Amino acid sequence: MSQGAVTWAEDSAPLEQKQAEESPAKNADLDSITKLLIWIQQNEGQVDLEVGAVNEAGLRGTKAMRDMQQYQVAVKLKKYMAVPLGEWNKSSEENALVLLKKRFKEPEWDKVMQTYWDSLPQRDEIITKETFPPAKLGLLQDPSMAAFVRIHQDFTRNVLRGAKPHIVKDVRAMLGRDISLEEFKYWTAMVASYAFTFPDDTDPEKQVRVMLPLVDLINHGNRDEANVKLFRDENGDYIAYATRVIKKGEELRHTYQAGCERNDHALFHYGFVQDLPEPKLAAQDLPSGNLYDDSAHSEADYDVGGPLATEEELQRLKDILAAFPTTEAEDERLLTGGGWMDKLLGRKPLTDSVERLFVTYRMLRKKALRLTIERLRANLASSSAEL
Ligand SMILES: C[S@@+](CC[C@H](N)C(=O)[O-])C[C@H]1O[C@@H](n2cnc3c(N)ncnc32)[C@H](O)[C@@H]1O
Repeated sequence: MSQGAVTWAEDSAPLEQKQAEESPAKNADLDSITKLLIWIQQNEGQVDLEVGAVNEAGLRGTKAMRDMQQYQVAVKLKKYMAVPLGEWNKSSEENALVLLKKRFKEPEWDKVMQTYWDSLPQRDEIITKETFPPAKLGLLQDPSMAAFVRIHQDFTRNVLRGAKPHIVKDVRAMLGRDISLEEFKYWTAMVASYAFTFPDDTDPEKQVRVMLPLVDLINHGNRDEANVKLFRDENGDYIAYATRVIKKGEELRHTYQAGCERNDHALFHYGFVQDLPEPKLAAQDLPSGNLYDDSAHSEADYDVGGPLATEEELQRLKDILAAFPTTEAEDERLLTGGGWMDKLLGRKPLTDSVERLFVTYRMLRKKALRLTIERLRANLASSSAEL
């Protein structure tokens, strides 16, 4: 998640000082999110949102507490509340090591931050490329994504066992204790999908990554749906503000990365997929696209007269669709429990969350291909009719 520019003033009061004013006994019975909201306000923050389920599937997110005007602040976080992760262009593994080192070597800070740690998803709740179970990757029907996932997971493992000495020679020596692969994968996944990039405190030319309590509970919205933006004010504090009028109860969303409009990108980097009214192809299904780059073409290229409005492109897309081992309808049946035959045979819909996510991904990928093929066919027919 990449954000705007910042100017800087003096350091704010240290977090530890503020924490001392809190009464642990008073907060003992509250749930982790209520504690988080109180903690942020006790530390000079501002909170004008609520946290809860934002869709039928129970996705956690944030909503406006009241009608909001454009530029109104939804959350303000003092700069000392941010978790520093180091430079933005390092791997998530390196950012995770910065975080873990601070946690282990500064127990007082770690204790103060416990309210934040408690607000994060549990280990089995985070589903990203770092944690995708290798045994289930076949369900994606996407060998190239499966290969990228394996490469990433190998890299994480290799960093931990010291096989990448240019990053760290001895993780144990660096952290002062052992850490299991599962824990390292979890923190790498958290950093990869919950961190933000901002200009540095001292050198605005340099970008750094940080984790931001509460701000990181705001979900992604595509460019046309997003209603919140993030920036740092002149004191270096972090602010999420409304980019338009927002109604009470409306979900707050900001754009993590424009690429998330394509499901292969959103799944790989953030572990979610979207069923959009006008679905976009997976980036890798564009003629020169791949998981990391869809910049050479856009959907507009399929319009009449566009560079991709050709018979060859139509055939290329049809070939991709025909090569999948199951159809879109078959995938849908796996998710819904489907037709009379399935019921007769006692077949139940998939319940495992990773399996459902992977099958949904492949189904939506086929849907986008099907709709693009239909559109392209119609565009080609209308251009030949004009001749
Ligand atoms: C920065 S967190 C946002 C808060 C998160 N929903 C939570 O409750 O902790 C990013 C994660 O939220 C989920 N997420 C964000 N935007 C989403 C969206 N538009 N649809 C589905 N899941 C989304 C994904 O699991 C993603 O990895």
